[in-house]
Formats: sequence, C-alpha cells, structure tokens
Amino acid sequence: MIRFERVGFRYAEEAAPVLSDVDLEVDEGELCLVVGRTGSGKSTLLRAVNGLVPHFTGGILSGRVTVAGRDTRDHPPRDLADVVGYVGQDPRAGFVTDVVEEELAYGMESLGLAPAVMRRRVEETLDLLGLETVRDRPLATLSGGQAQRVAIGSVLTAHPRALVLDEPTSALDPVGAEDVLAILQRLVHDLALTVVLAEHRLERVVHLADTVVVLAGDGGPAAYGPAAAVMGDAPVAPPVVRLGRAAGWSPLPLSVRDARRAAAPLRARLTREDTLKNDAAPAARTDGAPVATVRGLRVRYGPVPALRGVDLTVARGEVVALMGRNGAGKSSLLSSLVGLVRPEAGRVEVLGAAPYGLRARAMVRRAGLVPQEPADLLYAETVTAECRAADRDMSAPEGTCRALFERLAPGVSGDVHPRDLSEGQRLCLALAVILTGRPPLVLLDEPTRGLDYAAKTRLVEILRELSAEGHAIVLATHDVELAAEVAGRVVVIAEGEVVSDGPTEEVLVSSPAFAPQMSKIFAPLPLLTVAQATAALVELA
Ligand SMILES: Nc1ncnc2c1ncn2[C@@H]1O[C@H](COP(=O)(O)OP(=O)(O)OP(=O)(O)O)[C@@H](O)[C@H]1O
Ligand SMILES: Nc1ncnc2c1ncn2[C@@H]1O[C@H](COP(=O)(O)OP(=O)(O)OP(=O)(O)O)[C@@H](O)[C@H]1O
Repeated sequence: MIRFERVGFRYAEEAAPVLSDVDLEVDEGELCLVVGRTGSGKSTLLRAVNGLVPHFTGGILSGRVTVAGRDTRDHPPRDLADVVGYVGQDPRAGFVTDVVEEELAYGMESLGLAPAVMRRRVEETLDLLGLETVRDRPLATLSGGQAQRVAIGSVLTAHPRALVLDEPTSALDPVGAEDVLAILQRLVHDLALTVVLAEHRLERVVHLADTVVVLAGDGGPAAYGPAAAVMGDAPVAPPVVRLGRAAGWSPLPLSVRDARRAAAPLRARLTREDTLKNDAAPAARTDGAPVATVRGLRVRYGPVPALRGVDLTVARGEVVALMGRNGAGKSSLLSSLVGLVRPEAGRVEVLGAAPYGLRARAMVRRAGLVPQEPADLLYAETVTAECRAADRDMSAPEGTCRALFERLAPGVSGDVHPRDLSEGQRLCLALAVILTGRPPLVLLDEPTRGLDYAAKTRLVEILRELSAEGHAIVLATHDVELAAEVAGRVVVIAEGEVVSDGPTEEVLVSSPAFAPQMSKIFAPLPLLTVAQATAALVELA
C-alpha cells in the first residue's frame, strides 16, 4: 500500500537531512507506528506519504515514495486524496468549514458522494466519536479534544484506504484516546484499512501496532520491523517496556496485560513496606500559603456552561494536575486564573487580586500560562529574537530564556523561525518564554504534546525545581504518566465541577480512567512510576 525506497529529505539545500535511507513497505491492513525523539522527523515522514512533502513544504526529496502504486512525485496531495486521509498535528489547521457537521461532510462532498450516503456517514461518525452534542457548534468554540475528534472524523467519513495520523490522541482524554484507537484497530482488522501513525505516548498505542518505524533523529537510517523486535532497543519506550528492560523480562512486554503476567511472581512477594522505601517524587514543599483561590466559579460561553461552581485553592510549592474528559472545563479554569475569561459568578484571586481586568504587566508578575497552542505565544522571527524579547519583557537577566530552551530542547539553532520548529520544539520554546518570568503561579495547558520521554523528564525536573522554590504549578493534562511523575495532587473535573481532589497516589490508583501503567500492573500497591517500581524490585532482590 505504501512504499518508501531509499527515501531522503532535507528542507533546504544547505540544511541537514531530516530523513535518509528510509525503506518501508506498509501492507494493506497494517497498523504502522512511527516513533522517535522530538524533532526526529516523524511529521516529515508522514507528510511524505500523501505528498505534502515536498509539494507543499518545498525541500529536496530523494528516492521514491509510492502509495497504492502512485509515485508521490507525480501525484500531489489532491491526486492522492481518494486513497489517503491525512490528519496533521494541529487539527484546527486542517479545518475548511465553520461548523462540525459541515466539516465531517466536506471530504465526501469533494469526492462527489450521494447526499444520502453522506448523511448516513455523518451520523455514524458523530456517534462513533462522541460528537453528537456538538454537531451544530462552530468549530472555533470546540475544546482541544473535541477539535481533534472532528479532524479524525472528517477523514474517516471519506472511507480512505490509508490513514495518516500525526499524534492523533495528543489532545484526547485517556478514555477517548482508547476509544479512537479501538475504532482504528477495528477498521484495520475488519476493512483492511492501512494506518500510519506517529505518537509520543507509546503507552497508548504500541500494543496495537503491527510494525514500528524508529527514526534515529540524526538523519541516520531508520529501523523498521515488528513492534516487539524494534522496541527492544528503541531510544523511546513506554513505561511497561522500560520496566521489562530493567527487570530483564523476555519476551519484552508491550501491554499492561503482558507485564502483569510477567510481574505476577514479584507482585506476590512485594509488600507495602518495599514500596515505601522507593524513590517517591519529592513531597511538595508547601507552607500552605495560598497563591490562587477560586470560589464558586461559574463560566459560560453564550448558552454553553463550562464551569459550574468550582472551588479550588492552590498553595505555594504545590504541583496540581487538572484532569478530566475533553470539554470538562480544564482550559476554562486555567484561562480564568489569568483573567482571559470573565467569570459569570464566583470569585478568583491570584495573590490577592482578581485577574480579570488586571493589566498585562501586573498579571505576568503573578501568573503565566502556556496555552494549548504554544504558537499563540510566539511572535518573533527567530528563536533567538523570541528569547531576547522574553528576557526583556520579563526583566530577566539576558540569556535566561535561551538557557531554559536549550535545557528543554538541546541543540536547536537560534536562527530557525518558530514556525519551522517541530511541534515539541515549539512547545519547549513557549515553556521557556513563560518560565523566564518565574511567575509565582505557573499554568500549563497540556504541556507534553509533541514531547518525547527525555524532554518530558527534563520538564519534570524543571517543574520540581520551581515547586521546591515555592512556585505553585497547575497543569491541565491527559498524560497520566506525567501526572504520576510530577503532581503531588490531582483534581478531576467533570462537566464543569470538581469531582475529586486529593493526593496523586489516591486519586490515580483508584481510577480506571487515569491509572498509570505501573499502577495497573502493581495495584493495589502504591507504585506510580517506573523509578518507583524498579526501586521496589531492587529492594526485593
Ligand atoms: N518547514 C520546515 N522548514 C525547515 N525545517 C523544518 C520544517 N519543518 C520541520 N523542520 C525541522 O525538521 C526537523 C524534523 O521535524 P518534524 O516536525 O518532522 O519532527 P517530529 O519528529 O515530528 O517532531 P515532534 O515530535 O516534535 O512533532 C526538526 O528539526 C524541524 O525543526
Ligand atoms: N468560545 C467558546 N464558545 C462556546 N463554547 C466554548 C468556548 N470555549 C469552550 N467552550 C466549551 O466549554 C466547554 C469547556 O471547554 P474547555 O476548553 O474548558 O474544556 P477542557 O476540559 O479544557 O477540554 P480539552 O480536554 O478537550 O482541552 C466545552 O464544552 C467547550 O466546547
């Protein structure tokens, strides 16, 4: 279905190659997962499948890419649209209409399908992806996860033979991600759909993949083969695989189920005492002084209620993970804390002042928000200029922002336009800009989209340092592994209300939706992270 023969690519004559010597042969009915570090070229490879690379990006492609027998060199994306559906990293960037239903029908219209068929497929897709409640909504009003579902739905309705998906679950809540991946797997099994998918949260997909492509990241050759074989020494690996490697299990488990089986003898011998000696995340250094206080907060967008009476206090040194289904109201709460939305009722205070109506200068001294779309924060022409501006705007010593960026995403040239950074690199830049101001209240909306495990670890280190210095951190995230690593407390929001609020190990371990992989393997023992699990195993030995 999809064949790459000795494919190489560079974005410009003088630039280093992003892809070199990539050989792939993805069969009909195969689910192929593309993995690699941040900036290793995953998106570039996916864009080469439907011809966006090089027809839209420019650059120099060598070798040959064929899809259903058509050479992409002679067939630009529009000539491939009947075979390949493509969903990019930023779902909103691909929207062509204004309303959910229209967007779902658009692809079919351009293929000239009969109205009755279109109608039926739109209904099926609304059900399949849980979008019936927002079917009449303007696309601009959707939450991040709702938008991602629409983007996936709009290519599914056209019934393509191959689907190319760039981080299709990055904005989805854990249960929603499982549902979407289960749908894809069913289409692969039952209808022989071919899927090529890039993903950083391997814990969500690796067990569903038939084959895996690992991009080296330095332009070196890519590894390609059956999932289990390739994951043995891949530079990125989900928690179960890292545990399997540390414990020396063979065959290497790819799913929680396999790992639980392998861990059974150990689990029987592990006691609560063993797990208490583990290297737990440092407890938050909080003196209890509140940084932010929210009382009875209600937010509404026209007829849509987003928050319905939220109470929350965040103290110095706390790291709080906000979790909950897509559309639950997490972003609305973060926006309220920086005064971007006006409360309908209730009170919000950050260091004694109500954020709504506060001047920008007064606001940045209290709170900084990294939004879901990091590009919203970036306006300069180069990375260097962006960093200089951040130092100046936040009155930070020169070089502060650049040093933070270098720590989060090492080795990126300062001359690059922020637009040309990979998704993960751009997020790191937005994080660096906000952290340059060292605001007492740090707010992060889904801060791991596009980040590989190493980058996530560096982010976790930085957040722990900030927390140790007394900053309060609130992060809205669907990444349960991140919450397990960094948060001391988890607040779950459902339908605009707080439904649970407590220490991370209590809230996550007992939740079927939010339990990290280690909890699923070792429950009821309070092990959340690979570091904790391996430390407990060492204790046993
Ligand atoms: N339009 C472009 N012009 C110039 N360089 C680019 C462009 N798009 C991407 N790059 C560079 O190519 C490299 C690979 O980017 P790509 O987006 O393919 O990586 P990725 O593996 O998908 O990253 P992420 O995991 O962060 O999404 C990066 O170093 C990036 O800076
Ligand atoms: N400008 C708007 N107009 C109308 N409704 C909106 C607007 N912005 C958000 N909403 C709705 O408010 C609700 C809460 O949205 P919010 O973005 O806070 O959710 P979220 O928990 O952050 O979701 P996600 O996990 O998908 O990012 C959703 O139903 C969303 O569709």
